[in-house]
Amino acid sequence: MNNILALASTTLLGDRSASTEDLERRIPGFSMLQDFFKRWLRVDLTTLLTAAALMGAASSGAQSIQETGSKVYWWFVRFLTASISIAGNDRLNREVLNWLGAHVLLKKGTRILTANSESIRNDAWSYRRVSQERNDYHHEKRMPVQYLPTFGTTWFLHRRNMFMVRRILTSSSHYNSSWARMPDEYSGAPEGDEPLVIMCLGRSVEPIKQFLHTCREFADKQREAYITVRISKRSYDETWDTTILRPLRPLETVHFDEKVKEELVADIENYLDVNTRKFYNRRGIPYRRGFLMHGPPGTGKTSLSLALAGRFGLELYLLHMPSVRDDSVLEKLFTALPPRCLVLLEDIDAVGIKRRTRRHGDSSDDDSDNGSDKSDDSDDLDRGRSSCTLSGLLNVIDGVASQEGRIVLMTSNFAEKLDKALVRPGRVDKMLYLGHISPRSSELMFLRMFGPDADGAAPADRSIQVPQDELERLALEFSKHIPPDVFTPAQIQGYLLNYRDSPVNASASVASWVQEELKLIEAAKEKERKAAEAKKKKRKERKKKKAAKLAEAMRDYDSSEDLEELQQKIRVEKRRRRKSAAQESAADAAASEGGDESGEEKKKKPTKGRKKVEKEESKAEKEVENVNGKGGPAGDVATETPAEKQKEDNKEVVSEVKGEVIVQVRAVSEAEITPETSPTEANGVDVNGLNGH
Ligand SMILES: Nc1ncnc2c1ncn2[C@@H]1O[C@H](COP(=O)(O)OP(=O)(O)OP(=O)(O)O)[C@@H](O)[C@H]1O
Repeated sequence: MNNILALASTTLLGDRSASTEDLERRIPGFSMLQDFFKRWLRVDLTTLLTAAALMGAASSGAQSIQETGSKVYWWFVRFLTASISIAGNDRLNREVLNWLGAHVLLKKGTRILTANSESIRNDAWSYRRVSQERNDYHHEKRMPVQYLPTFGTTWFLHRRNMFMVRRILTSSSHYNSSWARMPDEYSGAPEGDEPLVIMCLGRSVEPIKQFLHTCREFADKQREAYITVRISKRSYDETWDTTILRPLRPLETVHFDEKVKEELVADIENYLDVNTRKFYNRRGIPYRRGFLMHGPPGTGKTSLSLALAGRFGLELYLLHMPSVRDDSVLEKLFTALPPRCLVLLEDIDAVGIKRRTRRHGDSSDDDSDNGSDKSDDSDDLDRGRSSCTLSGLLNVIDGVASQEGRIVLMTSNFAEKLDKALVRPGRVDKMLYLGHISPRSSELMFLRMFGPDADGAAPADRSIQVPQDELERLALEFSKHIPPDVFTPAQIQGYLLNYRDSPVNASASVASWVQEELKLIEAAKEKERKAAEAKKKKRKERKKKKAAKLAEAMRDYDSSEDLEELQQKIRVEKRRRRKSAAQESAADAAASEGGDESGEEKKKKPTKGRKKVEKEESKAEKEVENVNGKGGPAGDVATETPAEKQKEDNKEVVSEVKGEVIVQVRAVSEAEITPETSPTEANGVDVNGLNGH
């Protein structure tokens, strides 16, 4: 380089021959090369080298200027600015960027930005959208584009202070920035997890703290009109991965008993009070609150939850229980909950509870004569059932590891089917019944539908701008036709929506609509009644067949040896069932059900397994008992012939497990069951009461 620079200076001074000689001396063979270039390429090599030397000198000069500049810059930053850094995954990071987007970039007309719309994952395995805030209110098909600061520094003035916000490049957002020494903002794009450093002129961080406060207030204002609903959509990692913004729903728009509503609001207000938390903590009471909202579909359970989230400014974490894969997923999701939030568990009756009811009721399902045929309902039971177990659910609600400070809202259409362990105080502190609509609520709904908006603005559609007193008269008229406790609020809302642009027509047509609906309800009831009767009949026939089969089997037991054999079989079967039930109850005990019960209490309580054994045992015994016509007319008939009289004496008393139940087993003679006569009639078996329940 030095050679070339010397050459450049000689050339610049105009002494070309001297420079060529000099170069020949420094670079042997230079004159030959120069001749070659001159003859064949018509280029003067000396001039070419001189130009290159000058460019190199300029570039190294620029580099050293840049180095000096950056030293000065860092000296300036270190001694004359204060700074606060914010991690990429902190919510504050996003709030600062949003503030900059709205207040700096737009106003200053910044030329270098980054644009965000909706992230997609485009690998071969999954092509899906990932967590984004979607503005459902506007029902946009496309996410709006948001412009934010890109890498590098954004300068701005805030309250007369000079600020600089640097968005720092991370390895994930770094693509090819070294290529051609391109600045980062031209060769990569932020992915959202870049740290921020906020600097301000001066030696105090106070102005930065104030600036951060401003950013948070701005974010709160933006959120005010919305409720943040978080749900878990991804099946492969159990996180609250999706955020939905729902427009705020005022509590006044959910119609049910006003007194109950007031009490509910007061209850939650009281619970969220700082003093209540202290009270709970000092007394060692777990700081949790649970509510169960139950009632028919379309009565406002979900709407009330959303309204409560908005009323108390809490985020709503929503879990649709039938969609939760298993206990471990449920646990992971609960572990990821923040301490202060609302958790909405929808359709809680889908959690293993139905399965339990059915298992426990196995012995009686077929035999209960209460009009319901549970065995025929098995399809219904299977449909929509969650794979979560009751103990898994109880564990996350109030197990040792469960978070304190949150409010759990549960909804169910079948509260009567819920396990008592779930609805006991501490897990469910209050039960709210949301039922069919009253005339007064339907009047309020009418006024809400056609009245001015909550902010006082008149409806946009001029055709529905009816004077307030006229509207009130129409609403009253409308409500007079709504019979109490017949329709759900959702039905009334659906009807009113059909007349969205005409309150007059809505009021005028309600009478005929109600008549139509009542007819439909009546027809549905009739259909249901017939279906229930058909089921009952089917069940009776099934029982008859079962009884006949048993009687058939009993014909072979006509001697005391056979009876002994039968008893032996019963004993073996009992032992087998007891063993499997013991294993089951051991598994149940491991779960957290009754986590706060003392060990003594647990011992005293009959285990689920033992209960099951007892039920099954008594079922088996009663079947035998009935088939043998214990004390029944068939028994008397059998003693009438002398041949059977002897056999009738083959009465055995079978000791029941732990001596609790004693079953008499009697031999049945062949004469009692003849092919001509129905076996059940011959034995006097009461088919309806086969299992005695
Ligand atoms: N009490 C109510 N007050 C006002 N609107 C209601 C009420 N109940 C239901 N609605 C309206 O009916 C629709 C359905 O309500 P929602 O989903 O809250 O009922 P739900 O009881 O949760 O039903 P499901 O048990 O089927 O989940 C909503 O559009 C809601 O606005």
